[in-house]
Amino acid sequence: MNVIENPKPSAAGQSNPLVALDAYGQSPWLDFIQRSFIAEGKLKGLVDNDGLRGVTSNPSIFEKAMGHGTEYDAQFDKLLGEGLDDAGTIYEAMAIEDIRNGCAVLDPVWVATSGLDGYVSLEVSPYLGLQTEPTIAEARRLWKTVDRRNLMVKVPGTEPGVPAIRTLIEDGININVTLLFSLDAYKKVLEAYIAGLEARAAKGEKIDAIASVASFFVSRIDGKIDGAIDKRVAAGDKDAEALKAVRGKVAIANAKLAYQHYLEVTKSERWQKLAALGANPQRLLWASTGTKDKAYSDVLYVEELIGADTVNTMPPATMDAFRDHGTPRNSLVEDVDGAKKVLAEADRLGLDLPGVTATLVKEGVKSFEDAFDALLGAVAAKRTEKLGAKLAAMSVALPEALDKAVKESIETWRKDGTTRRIWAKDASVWTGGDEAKWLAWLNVPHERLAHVDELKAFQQDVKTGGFDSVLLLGMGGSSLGPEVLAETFGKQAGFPTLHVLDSTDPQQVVAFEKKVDLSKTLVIVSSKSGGTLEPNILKAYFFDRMKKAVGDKAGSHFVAVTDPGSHMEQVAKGDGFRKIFYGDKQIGGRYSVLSNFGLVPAAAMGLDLDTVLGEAIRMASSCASNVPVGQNPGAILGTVLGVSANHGRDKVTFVTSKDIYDLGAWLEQLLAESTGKIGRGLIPIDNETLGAPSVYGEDRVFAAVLLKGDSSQDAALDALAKAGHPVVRITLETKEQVIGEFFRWEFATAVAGAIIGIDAFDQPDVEASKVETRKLTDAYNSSGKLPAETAFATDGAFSFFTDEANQAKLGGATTLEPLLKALFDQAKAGDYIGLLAYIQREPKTIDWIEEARLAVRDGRHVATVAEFGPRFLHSTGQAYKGGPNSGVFLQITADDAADVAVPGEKYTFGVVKAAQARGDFDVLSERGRRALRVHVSGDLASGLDAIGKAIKAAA
Ligand SMILES: O=C(CO)[C@@H](O)[C@H](O)[C@H](O)[C@H](O)COP(=O)(O)O
Ligand SMILES: O=C[C@H](O)COP(=O)(O)O
Repeated sequence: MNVIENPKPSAAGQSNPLVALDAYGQSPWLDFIQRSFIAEGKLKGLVDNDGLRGVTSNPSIFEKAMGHGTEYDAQFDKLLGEGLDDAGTIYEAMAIEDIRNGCAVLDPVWVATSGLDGYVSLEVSPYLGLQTEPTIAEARRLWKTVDRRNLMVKVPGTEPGVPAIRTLIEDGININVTLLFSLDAYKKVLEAYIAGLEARAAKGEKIDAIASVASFFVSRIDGKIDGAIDKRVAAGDKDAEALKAVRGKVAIANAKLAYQHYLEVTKSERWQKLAALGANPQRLLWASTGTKDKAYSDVLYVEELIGADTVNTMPPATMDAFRDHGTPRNSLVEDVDGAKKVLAEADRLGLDLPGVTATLVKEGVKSFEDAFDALLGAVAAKRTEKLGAKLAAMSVALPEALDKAVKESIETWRKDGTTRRIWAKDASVWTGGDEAKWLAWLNVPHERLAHVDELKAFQQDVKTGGFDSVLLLGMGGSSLGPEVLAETFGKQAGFPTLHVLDSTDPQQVVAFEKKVDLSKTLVIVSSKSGGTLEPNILKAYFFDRMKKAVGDKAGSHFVAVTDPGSHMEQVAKGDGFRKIFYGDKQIGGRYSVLSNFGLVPAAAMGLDLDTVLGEAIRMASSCASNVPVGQNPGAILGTVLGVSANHGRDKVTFVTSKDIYDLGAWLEQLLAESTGKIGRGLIPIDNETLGAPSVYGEDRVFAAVLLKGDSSQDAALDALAKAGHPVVRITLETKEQVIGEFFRWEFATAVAGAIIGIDAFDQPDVEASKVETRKLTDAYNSSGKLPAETAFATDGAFSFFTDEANQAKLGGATTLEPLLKALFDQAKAGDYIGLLAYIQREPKTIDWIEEARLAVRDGRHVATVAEFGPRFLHSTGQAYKGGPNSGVFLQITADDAADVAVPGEKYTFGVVKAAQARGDFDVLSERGRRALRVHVSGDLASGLDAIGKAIKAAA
């Protein structure tokens, strides 16, 4: 260490003040990086002509470089082509290329100065939330990835940054400590540097090739202090003159004292020991040295901060100014007492330097986060633009108040980095419960891609296995995704047709059996828990039939998809299933479509698995952690839905193109089961043909997912938007983009759930009706019959059931139409009416229920749901029981024309279905829901006809 009192003789006569700095022991670095600047040789020009010895970058600098213009486009296109697909990854690859190019230009300086200078700095992500361990991991990762000896990794010198710095120095990584404003913080950082070197030396490792700088920010301090001075002076402060006397002096005084600390420490015996081992001192680097106040010299923060073993990183304009008219002198050690007096005076005047520096750290962190948001937002927007038709487009039209609230929510989420917290599996985004255990769906597309070969082998096996049908047995999350695939993509050439059975209705079971030739059928039994009643009894039934069809080869016609360790796994092993695929226990059923629960049927029906996973990954990348919320298509959708719900618009009305109509069935489960609980949530309205704006209340939000070229709904949607209803339109270029929608809507649901304030991953009320059903089937097994029940009225073929409280609300009516009228009369604006039919789901009954629900909607101007049991119990049933108490339900049950035995059980499918309907009704009553059950005896078709007429009349 050698403090220079006078410049080296070589500086005499030096006409370039930048070059002259060397004589004072100061290295000029450039606080700027840009691709063209390097490519056009301008950086090299500075090195050659101005004695430039290093480069610093930060998120704001990269934002200016990459956030605008087209100079990064060529690499952008290349990266997109390679599939490096999310905004954060793209940014990093582009930044690293610049940093490496900068390193190449500066490497000769590194060699010439024996590693003292020649560094290029790259900052760790400002999104690390100032946490020690993630910062260490990120710095190590960047060091390894950039892989240049003259890289400096920038780490904030904040409280959590200090231990990270110590560790990273011990690792042997070059560190630029950034965001230093206060002397105290600087002291801790220098201590961490020394401790890191000592720890490394103690391990016997070399410490002579490690470089570090401590970036002390200057001008921002004057910016704050001067601002406070100006305010007080303007307000006629009694100390006005004294205040004016320290204006523009505090930052430099602060820096001078930091330098004094540096000199003291480097003189110390402790340091000398390290120096003897070849350690380089951690030089002070003056950052934020561009003059902001035009009243001051444009080279103020260069001329006043010149001293031995220091660096000044200058923005280009400051560098140009200093080259032009700077006058170097050994200023840093001048009038140190004067500097102390300035700080003492600032203290006496109450200018609160410690408070100012603390605020500056927070603001500094925040402004780099904001810059990063702007940068990644620009990268994400460009990515969307470049992907064009490869991504489904979304547009949102909102009424004014909602639009404002949505924008506010997006800005709050941006500031809080909440989408990053989702990816970081932070349960406090929701209720702080066990949500973190249910978030593996976020990474499942990438995770499955890594194992796609197993799925491809299975696909080949099915193709050559002599099957013409695949019959999937499952409920809710285990069946609705596969059903969307079957309905949307249909039969694929060379592969069997996929059928999905999710009912205990005996007629429906038999109808499915008739649809297929079992000897040419592969049965997929799909149950995450492996304990769900329906897939278990359906498996028992079809296994029994299969044995009859193919004898002891039955097992080879069965495949299981289930979570590891489940009852179904044991069954599958015991029965010699052809294959067992496993789910992920950290993914709930309704979020499982992109796991094996969707991919196994996709493989079996012959969908191209690379396309399926590619679509999923592209959307997952659009919603990635580094994408700011305002550019994240899932988060935007979720915000619209969540904020709408909180504004009373909780009926999400789906509009889909005919060819992808079944997506609604999957969406229903996702939204209802995820959000409909503790009296809150979204009520999905599927299949309710669009009507004129006048039939809708203020409780709707419309979500259209349409195939490009389908303009059939445009006029109706335009009219709704014009009438002030929120309308979201998603346009798919291809049917395959339905796969991407799975991920978008999962992410949206997680976001909406957070905004609504619920745990988006449990389903407490589905469990409740399973318990009630189990009680009834157990009772049947022990007594041979279901517990008796008494109708409160009968009317021909119809018997009516409800609880006392509900009966009291029916005004004494005892016949069909008056009862329906009394039931419907209970629905107020904002309520919805549900038709819940435990009958065979087939084209005729679907038409029947749709006609009936439209009559109700148009007559009562309320939202309607029309569902088949027991299918909806594993889907929307959660929200009907646990969501807002705004549903009015008509449950329809019927005698079964013929029943079917369940092998190995006393009960039949008919008994199970009856028990499910009763269990469901019991829970609805117990939750205080308005509900009536009508049971049809005898011929179902004529019973439904009569109910349909009565509904129309009562509506
Ligand atoms: O930290 C370093 C150098 O290590 C710099 O890149 C530093 O971030 C910049 O000098 C400052 O952010 C610029 O500050 P300002 O001129 O915007 O106040
Ligand atoms: O949505 C899930 C259904 O309740 C079925 O559950 P499972 O896959 O565990 O059989």
